[in-house]
Amino acid sequence: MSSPLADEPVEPPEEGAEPLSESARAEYLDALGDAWEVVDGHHLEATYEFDDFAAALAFTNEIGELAEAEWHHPDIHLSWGEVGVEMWSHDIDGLAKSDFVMAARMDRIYADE
Ligand SMILES: C[C@H](O)[C@H](O)[C@H]1CNC2=NC(N)=NC(=O)C2=N1
Repeated sequence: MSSPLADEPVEPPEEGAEPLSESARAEYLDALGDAWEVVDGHHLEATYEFDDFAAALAFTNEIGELAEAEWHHPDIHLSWGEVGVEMWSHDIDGLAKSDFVMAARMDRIYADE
């Protein structure tokens, strides 16, 4: 069951927008899967587990295609059986709703593996 956030559009923050407040971050985090946490109030982090390197690489490629399609890019750490993801908005050096939408989209891709 993926988060309804995955159905929202990925929209860049308004010009000059501030990062989300703690309460807004908590509200969106609540709507995400358990894989994610907010680190230092600055970015989202998750680690996805796989049977081997090939499966981790395939997932990495899928979320890379999502990032290119939405023009909103995570940091991705690929290792044997594991993909670490960090997600934040570079333009505001913090979290925006679009980061939580991307996280929900990545959860949906993982759930469909
Ligand atoms: C230069 C490029 O347009 C910018 O980096 C775009 C593309 N990808 C992005 N990805 C993320 N995570 N945040 C951004 O602000 C962002 N902006």
